[in-house]
Amino acid sequence: MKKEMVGIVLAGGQSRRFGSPKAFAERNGIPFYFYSIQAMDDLVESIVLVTNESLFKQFRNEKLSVELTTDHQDFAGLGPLAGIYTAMEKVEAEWYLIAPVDVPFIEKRIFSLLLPYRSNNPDVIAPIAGDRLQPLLSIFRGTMKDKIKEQLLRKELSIKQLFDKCTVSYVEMKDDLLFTNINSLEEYNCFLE
Ligand SMILES: Nc1nc2c(ncn2[C@@H]2O[C@H](COP(=O)(O)OP(=O)(O)OP(=O)(O)O)[C@@H](O)[C@H]2O)c(=O)[nH]1
Repeated sequence: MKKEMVGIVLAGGQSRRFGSPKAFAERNGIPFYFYSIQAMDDLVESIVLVTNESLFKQFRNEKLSVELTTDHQDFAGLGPLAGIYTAMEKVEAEWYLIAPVDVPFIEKRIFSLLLPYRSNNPDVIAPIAGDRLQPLLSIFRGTMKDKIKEQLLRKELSIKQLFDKCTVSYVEMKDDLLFTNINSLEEYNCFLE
């Protein structure tokens, strides 16, 4: 049965810049990926965490109450759009709350501020924080699935390219610290040590 709201945690990246799986890096003793789950947990009916083959076991050992899966075999490793498509294929929903695993200051209020924009009837609701678009911490309508698949089949992996083809409600957010994205150890040391 189609759900109203489902969460997607994107956890299938390679963490090349970080040097080890950044999903499991910690802030205050809690792994990064868990902050993303927590930020959406109260707002959705279920959560799909999409990872890759090499991290799957490690996530399974965490015994999470989320649906754990790996990227759709046709698109494995093709980036965040592959993860979003995979989750949309797994669980049908009207809306998807999406978060990456490398934003350890993420809070529920980001999604709470985005959700009301559903009334504008957009395909996507995406925040702009500190003048930067945050396309991976956003809300997608389920009808985006076919457009994402078309792009993946053409190996067009850019989210911004996808946004050019749909209606996006852009939402300016003041507190850009919440969106702090940790890609490297230098960034980790700067924001978390
Ligand atoms: N499911 C899935 N998630 C992905 C994929 N690529 C990136 N992600 C996730 O998307 C978010 C942003 O990823 P990036 O930081 O751009 O890429 P990364 O591969 O994790 O890191 P780098 O190797 O340093 O570029 C993170 O939460 C990643 O786990 C993918 O192919 N599949």
